[in-house]
Amino acid sequence: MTSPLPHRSATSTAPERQDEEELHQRRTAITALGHELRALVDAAVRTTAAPSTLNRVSDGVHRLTAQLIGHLRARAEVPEVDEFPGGVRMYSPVTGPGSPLAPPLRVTRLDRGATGTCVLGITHEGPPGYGHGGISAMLLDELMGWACATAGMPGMTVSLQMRYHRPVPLESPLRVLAHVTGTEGRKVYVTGSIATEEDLSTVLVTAEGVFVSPDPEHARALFPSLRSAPG
Ligand SMILES: CCCCCCCC/C=C\CCCCCCCC(=O)SCCNC(=O)CCNC(=O)[C@H](O)C(C)(C)COP(=O)(O)OP(=O)(O)OC[C@H]1O[C@@H](n2cnc3c(N)ncnc32)[C@H](O)[C@@H]1OP(=O)(O)O
Repeated sequence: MTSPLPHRSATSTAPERQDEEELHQRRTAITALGHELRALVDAAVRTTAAPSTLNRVSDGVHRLTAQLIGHLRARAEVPEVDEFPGGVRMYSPVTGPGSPLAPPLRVTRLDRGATGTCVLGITHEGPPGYGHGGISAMLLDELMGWACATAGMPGMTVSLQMRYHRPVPLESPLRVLAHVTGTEGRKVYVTGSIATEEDLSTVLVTAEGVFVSPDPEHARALFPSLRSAPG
């Protein structure tokens, strides 16, 4: 699972335990803030409150934002709470428990594949009452990327072909699936689908993608923080 709160090792030394405790606390706090932000965004796009209320809330949110902007990380820096590549991404717009944009999708790794569950809300609406097609593409793109990683070839999307068979309902548990179907050099071929948990046999959206695992030099150029990674 993409649980942001990993198990603590029973064999770790005292300083390691302290680091793990700190990491656990940070991730717990990030998750709690993400939860509240998602509730705020949901209420903001759903509310019929009067302009005076909206103005008062705007002022309040402005003051809250000011409490955070003194502590911003650099743009391409991998957050300390993350494991990149191929691990926890606390602020991913798809899986990140700290992201107000993320449903968030909860991922389980499979053999050369991955499965994910989530519920889309009104924030993700396209046609009234249904999910936005771009959000479906986002869910599939992400999970298909995870599938590549489980096949030992973490890669970036070079092609993603979507087919929308039926609208995706909001407020309904969804199941997303992705599998690697083949590889050719650094290219990985992946398929994916979305269905509701209630009716797994009715596929709503399918996708076919090609991902490319950048060669090591290219990967270091794209992600400078990989330079300090072991190996
Ligand atoms: C230590 C490794 C680190 C790995 C990094 C992993 C990152 C994953 C991170 C976190 C995982 C969480 C999950 C996330 C999932 C979400 C995924 C996304 O949203 S990714 C964002 C959107 N995608 C881009 O921005 C890519 C933009 N493209 C590029 O930067 C380059 O194309 C790149 C680096 C991917 C490859 O560049 P080249 O120069 O190494 O490779 P060339 O030579 O261009 O192509 C390699 C092969 O792929 C084919 N190819 C290229 N484009 C193709 C296409 N559109 N369709 C089919 N084949 C294509 C080519 O024909 C070539 O094939 P032939 O070797 O000749 O057989």
